[in-house]
Amino acid sequence: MIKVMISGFNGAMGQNVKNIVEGYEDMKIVCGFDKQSKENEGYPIYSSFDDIKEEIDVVIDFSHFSLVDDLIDFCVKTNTALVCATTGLEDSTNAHLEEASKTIPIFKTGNFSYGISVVSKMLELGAKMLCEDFDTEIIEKHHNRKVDAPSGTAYMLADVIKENADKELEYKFSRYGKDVKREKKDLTIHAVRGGTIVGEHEVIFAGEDEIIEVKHTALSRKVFAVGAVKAGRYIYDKGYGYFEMNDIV
Ligand SMILES: NC(=O)C1=CN([C@@H]2O[C@H](COP(=O)(O)OP(=O)(O)OC[C@H]3O[C@@H](n4cnc5c(N)ncnc54)[C@H](OP(=O)(O)O)[C@@H]3O)[C@@H](O)[C@H]2O)C=CC1
Ligand SMILES: O=C(O)C1=N[C@H](C(=O)O)C[C@H](O)C1
Repeated sequence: MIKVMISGFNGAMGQNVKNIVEGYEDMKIVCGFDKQSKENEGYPIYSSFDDIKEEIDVVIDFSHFSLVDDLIDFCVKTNTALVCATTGLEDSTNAHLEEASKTIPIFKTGNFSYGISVVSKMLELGAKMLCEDFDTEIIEKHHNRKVDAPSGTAYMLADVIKENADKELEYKFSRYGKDVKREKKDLTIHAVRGGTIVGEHEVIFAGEDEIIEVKHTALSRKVFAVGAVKAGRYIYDKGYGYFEMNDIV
């Protein structure tokens, strides 16, 4: 039985992960971690790592960037695998994850949906064949509760495009002003926030007299929760290492 702790248990994604884990016979939730430490639906919820008594095989984290460094320290100390889904991480936290992966299994991605993995592959080709002559822009849309912008996914897709393009690209963020004409090297990311939008990512390659658009829309959070739980099952007994979507898709 794979013993799971859900970090960010009370949040929108934490609750989706709970529903998915509860549907599997070979996994069980042993506890949760959140700002509110009250018991939730029969599970003990902790707000201090020192209080955790349960034995845990894997932590699935959908919380807040400010928590992740402490969570990594907890996982290293207790030799526990970590699936990190939280976005908006500082560079230093990303480096911390890489360092930790020398002793524990770490799985990290900005988007756990199958569809975004496929979009990433499509963009490798798109970037190679289009970026030299076409202007590339990314539009991401999310709900009004989201704290970080641009989204982790938008950065991830931008990185794929930048790595595969035949010319140097430079990230820009939206556009405002009287003298802000687009430059050929711009890879511009726009963030829209509103209502209950689950998550949309659209990449536009705009050329002379033709446009290519690649778009992914998440219609529910289940797609992320399923991917994160799959990642947890994949890494919980791996010993150590850094894993990402290419390892399970
Ligand atoms: N990689 C992926 O596929 C996906 C990643 N995400 C990412 O997951 C994260 C969570 O998203 P979502 O569930 O929508 O957010 P929510 O705000 O709904 O949930 C986050 C939960 O974490 C809690 N929390 C915040 N700060 C702390 C802290 N310091 N210590 C303990 N608990 C804390 C929040 O408590 P409180 O509400 O009291 O602040 C809340 O219960 C985001 O970074 C988001 O971008 C989301 C979807 C997919
Ligand atoms: O905060 C969210 O909701 C989401 N965050 C991730 C991101 O920042 O890319 C993934 C998904 O789009 C939903």
